[in-house]
Amino acid sequence: MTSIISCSHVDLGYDGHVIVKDLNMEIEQGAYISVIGQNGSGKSTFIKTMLGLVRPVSGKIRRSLSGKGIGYLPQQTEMQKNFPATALEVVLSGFLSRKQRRPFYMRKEKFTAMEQLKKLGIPELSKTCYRELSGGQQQRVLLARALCATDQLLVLDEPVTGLDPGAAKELYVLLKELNKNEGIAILMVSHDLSNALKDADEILHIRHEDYFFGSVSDYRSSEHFHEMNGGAVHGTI
Ligand SMILES: Nc1ncnc2c1ncn2[C@@H]1O[C@H](COP(=O)(O)OP(=O)(O)OP(=O)(O)O)[C@@H](O)[C@H]1O
Repeated sequence: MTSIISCSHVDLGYDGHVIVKDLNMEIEQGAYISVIGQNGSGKSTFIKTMLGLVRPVSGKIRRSLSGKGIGYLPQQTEMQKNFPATALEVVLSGFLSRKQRRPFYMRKEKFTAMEQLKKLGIPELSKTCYRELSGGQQQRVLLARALCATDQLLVLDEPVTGLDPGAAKELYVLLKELNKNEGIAILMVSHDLSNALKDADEILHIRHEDYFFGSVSDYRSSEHFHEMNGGAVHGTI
């Protein structure tokens, strides 16, 4: 398996202050990794460091992305939910970094944006104003946007927050399909342990003092899992 991102003896944190120590892990092509841990343990810090938005305190991160970059679905803010643009315009904004100073989108970009909306089952919403969409539809639009930026790795930070159970399930099914059918690697922060165990191939569990990284079956027999499963957050699985 070819690795897309590898971390070797990485300390994660801010301004010399270490939050996660000596992290060694790989994101391989086609992987599905769920990142779990208590509030404040460092999940978002890990994600931002993988994206290159935060510098590691020490250690080596190697990225081998071919062609396109990483598609990122951040936690949505209230302001973003009220964004006054059509769904298609929001998807097209996934090309902004490559568009640079060009004042228009190219025909190919518009075609690709529509293709992504079709792939996610919502082409008929392309002209609908983003803020009029349901939470689940908005997440699909943001997923289509992220897919414009990558065909290799999708990074998601708690994508089902605020969605009703039905919409959350649909989003999980979509992600699993993208992973299985298109070979897109998924790296997802999740508070949903039962979904993480069901859909992911590997688990990264971050704690203040240490971490677990490995297969779902190894995770099930780890003390990290027993701590999480016995804890009050998720109940018994
Ligand atoms: N920009 C920053 N500068 C300094 N410290 C930060 C910064 N962002 C987060 N932290 C601290 O880093 C620690 C880990 O935060 P992080 O947001 O990564 O946790 P998390 O596991 O994603 O939490 P949650 O589940 O609540 O989203 C926390 O103690 C937080 O206060």
